[in-house]
Amino acid sequence: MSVQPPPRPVSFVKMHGLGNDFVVIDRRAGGCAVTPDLARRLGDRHRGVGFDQLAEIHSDATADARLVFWNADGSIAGACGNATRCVGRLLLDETGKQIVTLRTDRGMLQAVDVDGRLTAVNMGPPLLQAADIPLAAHADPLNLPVPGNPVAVGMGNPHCVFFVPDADSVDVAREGAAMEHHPLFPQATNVEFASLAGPDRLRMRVWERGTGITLACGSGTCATAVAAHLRGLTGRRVTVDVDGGTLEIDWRDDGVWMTGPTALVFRGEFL
Ligand SMILES: N[C@@H](CCC[C@H](N)C(=O)O)C(=O)O
Repeated sequence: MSVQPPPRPVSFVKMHGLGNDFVVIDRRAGGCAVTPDLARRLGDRHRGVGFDQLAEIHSDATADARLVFWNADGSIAGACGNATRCVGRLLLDETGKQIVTLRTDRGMLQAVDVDGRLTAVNMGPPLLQAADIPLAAHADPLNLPVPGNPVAVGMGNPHCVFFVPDADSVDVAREGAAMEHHPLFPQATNVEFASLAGPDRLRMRVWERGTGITLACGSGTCATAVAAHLRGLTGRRVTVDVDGGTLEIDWRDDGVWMTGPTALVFRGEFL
C-alpha cells in the first residue's frame, strides 16, 4: 500500500489596494498549481484565508511577469487593476526598477513607481465596442436599455456603470447582484454605482462579478471614469472616492492610468 506524502503548504502574500484584498501566489519557481477548487478554499473568509481576488505570478520570456487573476468563486477575472498595482509594487521593490511589465489576459501592462510611495498602472485603452466588452450585439454601450440607463465599458473585463444622484444611498448588494447576470452581458458583469462629488471628482461603489461587494475595484474605477467622461460629466482626469480610499484616474492617449496606494499585509502558508 503506497502512502501519499502530505500536501505541500501553499506560500502566499496577502496584499490590498484600498481594501480590495488579494492573496498573491508566486509560481515563478514552480509550486502548487492554482485550480478553481484551491481558489475557492483559499478565498473562503471563514475556512481559508479570504480574498477578493487571487493573483498568480508566473515567469514570462519577455515581461517581468505574467499574471492570472481568480475570483473568490473560482472563476477567472480577465483583469484586476488593484491586484496589478499590488503585484507591480512587489516586483518594483524586488527589482529596484522604476517600471515593470506585466503580461495579463488584458495585454501587456506597465506598473510604475510614483515617488517611492504610490503605484500607477496603465490599464490600456477602454473597450467600447459591444463585441469587445462583451455585450449583447443589439445594445448600445453608451445607453443600455435597462432602468437607470447605465454605460457598458470593457477594461479586459466587463463593467456596467450606473450614474445615480447619491451612490451612498444605493442598495449595492441588491442592485449589483440583480445586474451581474443580466442577459445583456454574456459573461456577466461587474457593476458600479457612481455620483458626481465635485468638479472631476466621483464617488463610486461596486459589486464585483464573482466576488460581491468590495471596498474598491481598480478596473471598475477606470471604467467609471471613462463612462463619466463619455457622458460629459467629467474631464479625462478624475479623482474617484471608493469605500476603501481614493484613486486618481487619467485617461491618456496610451490608455487609462490608475494611481494609488498598495499595502503588504502579511506572508503566510495555507495547509
Ligand atoms: N478588483 C478588481 C477587479 C476584479 C475582477 C472582477 N471581479 C471580474 O470578474 O471581472 C480590480 O481591481 O480591477
